Amino acid sequence: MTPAARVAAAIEVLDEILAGKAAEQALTGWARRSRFAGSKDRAAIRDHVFDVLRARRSLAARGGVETGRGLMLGLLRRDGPAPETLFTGEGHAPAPLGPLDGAGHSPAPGPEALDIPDWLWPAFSASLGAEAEPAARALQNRAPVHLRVNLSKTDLAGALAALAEDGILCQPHPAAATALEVTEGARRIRNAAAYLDGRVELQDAASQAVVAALPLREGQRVLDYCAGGGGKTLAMAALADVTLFAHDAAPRRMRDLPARAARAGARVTLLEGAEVDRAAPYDLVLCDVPCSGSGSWRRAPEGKWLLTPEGLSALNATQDSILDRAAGLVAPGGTLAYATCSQLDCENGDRIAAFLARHGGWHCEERQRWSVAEGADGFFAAHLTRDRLGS
Ligand SMILES: C[S@@+](CC[C@H](N)C(=O)[O-])C[C@H]1O[C@@H](n2cnc3c(N)ncnc32)[C@H](O)[C@@H]1O
Repeated sequence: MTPAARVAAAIEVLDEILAGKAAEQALTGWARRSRFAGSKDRAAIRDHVFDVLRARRSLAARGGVETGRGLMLGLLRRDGPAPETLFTGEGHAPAPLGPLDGAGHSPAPGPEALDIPDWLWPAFSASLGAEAEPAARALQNRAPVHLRVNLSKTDLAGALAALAEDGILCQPHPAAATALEVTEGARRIRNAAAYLDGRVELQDAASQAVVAALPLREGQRVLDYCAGGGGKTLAMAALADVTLFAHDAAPRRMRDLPARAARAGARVTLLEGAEVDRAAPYDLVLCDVPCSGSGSWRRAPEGKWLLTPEGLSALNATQDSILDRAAGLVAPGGTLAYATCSQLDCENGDRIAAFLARHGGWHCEERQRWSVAEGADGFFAAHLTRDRLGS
């Protein structure tokens, strides 16, 4: 496909997304009906679509209208090449520019230029203070690709050498001792020997830092209460010799976890429903709760535009109820660790304050925030310790 035909395909996919289809679904549907497209075409179209979704608001301003065509026009006006070189109408290129195409304007400083919804900007800026603008700008750009070195199988030097043999170059990332940032060859990772045999896993560096900060001790019983695909479960398994349990309200989300655990050389027991109570108490319960994802919107940018005030309140209620439920599973003296990939106080410190107001006999040992402006996803973690009986 020519660069212009790829732009035309991205316009088609973006129009479907604007009509309500999920981005992944729209991209998969396009690929199915476009068998002529090769893997490089599909990757280029995907990049266009996600580049647009990260900056949908400011690109609509530049493009003059929020349609697939207007958004791609905005992207080309921002990043080049000049739109008229691709909008030629020749072959499979988009139709030439005409009077129906808006002239567009430079996005207004503030939330429009920073691609944050107006309603959210006050909470976003109050939560992040001076870091709000750099964080919003970071969310407009592609996320770096990070790997976690599985220390139960290799060390940093061994992983770097094995990856280099497969043409993947990396450098250590300061957020965590296990973290590497890929500088070249990211598209080769899933076929690399070190990935296939579990010496490295794909995982954001701040996500690794959240796990590295946990008070994990050998011999503990540890529950990952919102395990999802098990990224943090496996990171815990690699750091300490603990008895690990994984649970998720939607057990199908854990379906790949047994295979991933086998590849990583980790032992994890999956628990469904009441099994989680039967195996209690646990020394450490990690609740990596569902959240707005405002620290990882560059990976999943649709979330930025789909979030509503009502949706955020509903998330807060879910976060509170997960903490209340998980608190009952923690042994006296044990830890309830709360984590989000959110940058918003209402999902972070406010939830911890509300928990402490609802529950006596707990104290908050530690809280930490990682800003998306620091080169990894934005995260928050707090460790709540249950007082020992009689203390
Ligand atoms: C942020 S994701 C977890 C990501 C995962 N820890 C990782 O590192 O890959 C949140 C998970 O919480 C689960 N969840 C939602 N509501 C829940 C609930 N009430 N109890 C337990 N898990 C819940 C979701 O199904 C989702 O998989």
